[in-house]
Amino acid sequence: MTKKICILGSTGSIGVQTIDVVKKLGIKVVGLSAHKNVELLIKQARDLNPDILCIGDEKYYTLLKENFPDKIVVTGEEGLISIATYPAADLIVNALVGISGLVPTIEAILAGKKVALANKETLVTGGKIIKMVLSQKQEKDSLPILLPVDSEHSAIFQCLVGEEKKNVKKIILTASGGPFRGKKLKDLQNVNVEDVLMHPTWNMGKKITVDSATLINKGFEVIEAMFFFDIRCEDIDVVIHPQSIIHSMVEFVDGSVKAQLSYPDMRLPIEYALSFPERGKQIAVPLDLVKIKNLTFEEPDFDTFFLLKIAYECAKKGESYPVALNAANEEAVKYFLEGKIGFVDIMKYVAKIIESHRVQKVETIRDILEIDAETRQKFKNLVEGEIS
Ligand SMILES: NC(=O)C1=CN([C@@H]2O[C@H](COP(=O)(O)OP(=O)(O)OC[C@H]3O[C@@H](n4cnc5c(N)ncnc54)[C@H](OP(=O)(O)O)[C@@H]3O)[C@@H](O)[C@H]2O)C=CC1
Ligand SMILES: CC(=O)[C@@H](O)[C@H](O)COP(=O)(O)O
Ligand SMILES: [Mn+2]
Repeated sequence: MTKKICILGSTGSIGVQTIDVVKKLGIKVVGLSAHKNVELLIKQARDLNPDILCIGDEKYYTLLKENFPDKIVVTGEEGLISIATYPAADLIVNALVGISGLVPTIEAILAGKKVALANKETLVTGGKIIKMVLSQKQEKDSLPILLPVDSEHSAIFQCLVGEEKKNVKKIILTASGGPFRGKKLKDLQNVNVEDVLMHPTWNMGKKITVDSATLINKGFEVIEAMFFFDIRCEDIDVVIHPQSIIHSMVEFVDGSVKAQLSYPDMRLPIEYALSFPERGKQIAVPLDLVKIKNLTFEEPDFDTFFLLKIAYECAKKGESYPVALNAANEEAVKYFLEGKIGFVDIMKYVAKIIESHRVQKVETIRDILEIDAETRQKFKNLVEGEIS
């Protein structure tokens, strides 16, 4: 089992649940990072006594250093890399949100760390580069460097233990359907931030909760699965499963289907990643199928939740398309949460950006960051032009 870890994004939903898990497993936390929530970071540092702390926003550096004069305190993007590559850590939990997670993941792998990856935007934007970096670092027949935390990918990873890649026919990603399952576009015109943040089964950070409502989260997860499991998007299906008990499935060439089930509780996939290749303790509540009674399934509504369809198209086209999709979506969610655009506008503007996107080759991290910046600028020009 991993002995010493750093948590990037320790103040977020995954970060806080990771701390709960590591306390129960007796894992030592040597590094923590937050972006703005310095109060919670200070509390966590008092509780866990790590060696190194990072606060993303430089304006909180002095406050943090005053509280911990004897610790290593770092800030900004470089500070985040110091935590991702901190020599005493064997494993890094990447619980950052958005493209901010990409470079720390790459640096951690290059520094020889294992990475428990919750930050799906890493693989959406940088899947091709991560694959290249892993091919240099991953030794044949040794345990995987990159471990999934996203619940669906953890489920698939668990279903694939002991299986040969040639026997996998397809992956079936389950989706809750979000708060607007069964609704049509006309019903969504006036929904507000509160409605959108009312996820039916999971309690998560705001950005991913909005993504679940548009179903682009599932589109991102298709791309994430392509890179995690080296599979084409044509061989990944999405099925709506409103109870979020089956976290995903794998169908094999003989027609057999394996699934992983549990109540929706992210502590289980976090624990699995931190304990792998062992199993952890019983942290999550045991499943009672008799009480649950019904597990149901539906086809996704690709017409209403058209970003899922667009995400599949971007997944197929590859190169700069997923980068642009992510950048446009990050901006759209930000504008929505700031009350500047409506919920349907998220989908409409992201679709417009992708419609006008011209493919560019992605060979380096720099290419990704440039496409990301260009797309965000394009998004701002488009939306500011229309709302002013
Ligand atoms: N929450 C969940 O249940 C699940 C989440 N995921 C994925 O895990 C990742 C984390 O999600 P979640 O925990 O919900 O997100 P949260 O928004 O709750 O937490 C994000 C964390 O990252 C920090 N952060 C935010 N912006 C930056 C930045 N620009 N630079 C550095 N640090 C930053 C935040 O710091 P601060 O608090 O100081 O702002 C916080 O610690 C996402 O990629 C999400 O898609 C996947 C499956 C389930
Ligand atoms: C918990 C988790 O892994 C999320 O990504 C979850 O899947 C979101 O729910 P949706 O299925 O509604 O997107
Ligand atoms: Mn998920």
